[in-house]
Amino acid sequence: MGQPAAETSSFMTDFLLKSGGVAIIDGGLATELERYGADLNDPLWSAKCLLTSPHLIRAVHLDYLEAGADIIITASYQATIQGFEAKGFSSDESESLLRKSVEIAFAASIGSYGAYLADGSEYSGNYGHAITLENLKDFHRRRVQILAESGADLIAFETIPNKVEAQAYVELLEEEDIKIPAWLSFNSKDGVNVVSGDSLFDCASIAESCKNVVAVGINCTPPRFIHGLILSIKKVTTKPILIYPNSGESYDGKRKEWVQNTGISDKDFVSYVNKWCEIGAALVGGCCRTTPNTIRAIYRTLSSRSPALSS
Ligand code: MET
Ligand SMILES: [Zn+2]
Repeated sequence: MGQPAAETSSFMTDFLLKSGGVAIIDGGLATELERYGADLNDPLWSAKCLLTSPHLIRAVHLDYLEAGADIIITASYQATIQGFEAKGFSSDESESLLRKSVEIAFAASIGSYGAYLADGSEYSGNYGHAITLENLKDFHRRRVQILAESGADLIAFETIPNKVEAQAYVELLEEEDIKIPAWLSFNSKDGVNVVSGDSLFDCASIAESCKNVVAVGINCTPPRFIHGLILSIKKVTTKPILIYPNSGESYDGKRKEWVQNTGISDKDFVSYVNKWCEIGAALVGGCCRTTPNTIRAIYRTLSSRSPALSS
């Protein structure tokens, strides 16, 4: 028994109305935890803080709320049962760590299989021929079930690099009869396709076909590509479009570091925001290397656009 279709489909529309037309998503979580001094050089990345420093996760979530975010995404991006078990946790312990991410925040993050591999393959989407649709569904199944029943408001499937993983997610939502809404968010490195080279048109169509999906969009992608990507997504979806780009800095996957000074300032980032909303973005925030200052700046620019936001 799923949630009645009408209820799921009005979830995002009602939320957007309450948010004054455009909702604000938080900024980078993992990269902000690093600014707080956390060492995330670990296959669990931000999820390592669920073990070592949940107070830091709480502090970053609070900073984003204070900066004006309406949606806070959990530290479960790279939290997988498989990843926790590889560290020696039992399956019960791993499941409670996943639930803990939602006790701290409310849009439950699911990073891709490539994020679990922790080798940068969420930015290539190249999983090799050995990984099939069924493998991906099995990989994600238990995590999706747990997060869906954890009390989260929404599942945020983030940084999806290819079509097969998008397909795996929508099939899982249906097969597992997931009762909370979800969004699907892809990443691109050329402003045309998703990072694997699969067509954004095909990927967004998969999201469009699923009634549980309440928004579709792009994250962790340089701001300069966003305009064109919104226009492409608009051609295939009637669902609200979400956008939370990274700072535009490039990431050196081999050295596992962001290359300094390759991005844009918060001021430049924000100068794009009104334009993105004019052409159809309904949820806007930031991803890696954006900070509470970025979100505060987005909040200010949107409040001057829509008085309802500042009340
Ligand atoms: N929500 C995640 C974060 O900000 C997304 C990471 S994209 C690589 O840490
Ligand atoms: Zn990111």
